[in-house]
Amino acid sequence: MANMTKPREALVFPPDKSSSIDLYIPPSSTSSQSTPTKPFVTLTYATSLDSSLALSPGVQTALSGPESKAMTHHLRSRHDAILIGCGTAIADDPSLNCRIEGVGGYGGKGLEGQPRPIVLDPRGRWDVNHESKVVKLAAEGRGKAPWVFTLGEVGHERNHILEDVGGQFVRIGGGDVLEWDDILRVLAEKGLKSVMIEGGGHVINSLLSPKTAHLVDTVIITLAPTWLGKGGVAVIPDERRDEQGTKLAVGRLKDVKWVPLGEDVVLCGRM
Ligand SMILES: NC(=O)c1ccc[n+]([C@@H]2O[C@H](COP(=O)([O-])OP(=O)(O)OC[C@H]3O[C@@H](n4cnc5c(N)ncnc54)[C@H](O)[C@@H]3O)[C@@H](O)[C@H]2O)c1
Ligand SMILES: Nc1nc(=O)c(N)c(NC[C@H](O)[C@H](O)[C@H](O)COP(=O)(O)O)[nH]1
Repeated sequence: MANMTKPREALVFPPDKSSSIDLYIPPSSTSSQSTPTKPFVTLTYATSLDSSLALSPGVQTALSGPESKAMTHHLRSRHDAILIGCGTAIADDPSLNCRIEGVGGYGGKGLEGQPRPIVLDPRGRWDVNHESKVVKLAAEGRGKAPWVFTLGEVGHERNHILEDVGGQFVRIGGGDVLEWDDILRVLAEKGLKSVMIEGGGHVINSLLSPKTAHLVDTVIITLAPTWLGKGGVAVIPDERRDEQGTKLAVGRLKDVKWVPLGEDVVLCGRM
């Protein structure tokens, strides 16, 4: 009876595939490839051939095939935190846990290998409640409870919902927006040494803007063999210009590797 030893939902990512990908992620959650003020930042998402993350804003769209989905969960097992914007939290009601065989809740002890979910929600748009998947999983011991980064106060009820399962609202910054320097500094102060940033469109485009793209250490992108068409959630960061006004590339990856995974291909590179 295989199900007695291996939880039904657990995913497996084969070691021969992980050896290529692992060159681009922190070797373990306790290792330090980071400065004390910034965690190691992996930007990772799945895109279509026309650079879209989803068919339309607010629509969850499966792009990754089973092999690259397992790869994403392998990445989740190897980062201290996983970060998304509230647009994704609202659209997807994501689990934000790791379902690789052997991590805590999926055959392993405690919450070993489970990343801390971070949701950027400056104005409290995400109605996190007892039915939110990430809250239910935390209550069941199959994932960590989320930390929600905000600019202002939130109601007592939502505070209790998160605190009851070990999460919290974290008020950061004094301005009108959550700045990447502040977000990453707070993660480092809280002892998180690595973070994978999954999206969605606003989060990725703002991080890849010319002023903050240097904060990214590595990029791991799943390219799915499909076109989503106009009106999608596109990855297209702000343009960069030199002092004369001439347009330049925003950035180009170094040390690039393409890893085929099923029908998808995974692009790994360093900023
Ligand atoms: N294919 C993928 O890998 C993937 C990954 C994630 C999300 N998605 C899809 O993307 C869509 C959601 O994307 P989106 O762009 O609407 O929302 P998003 O997830 O990027 O969230 C945007 C919100 O985050 C908040 N935010 C806080 N700090 C920010 C900062 N520094 N920069 C930018 N935003 C900040 C803002 O309130 C903003 O409105 C959904 O359809 C989801 O299914 C796809
Ligand atoms: N790698 C990847 N491939 C996809 O095809 C896709 N749609 C996402 N989307 C990322 C986004 O962060 C989603 O919200 C989570 O992937 C939800 O997944 P979970 O419920 O946490 O497993 N990511």
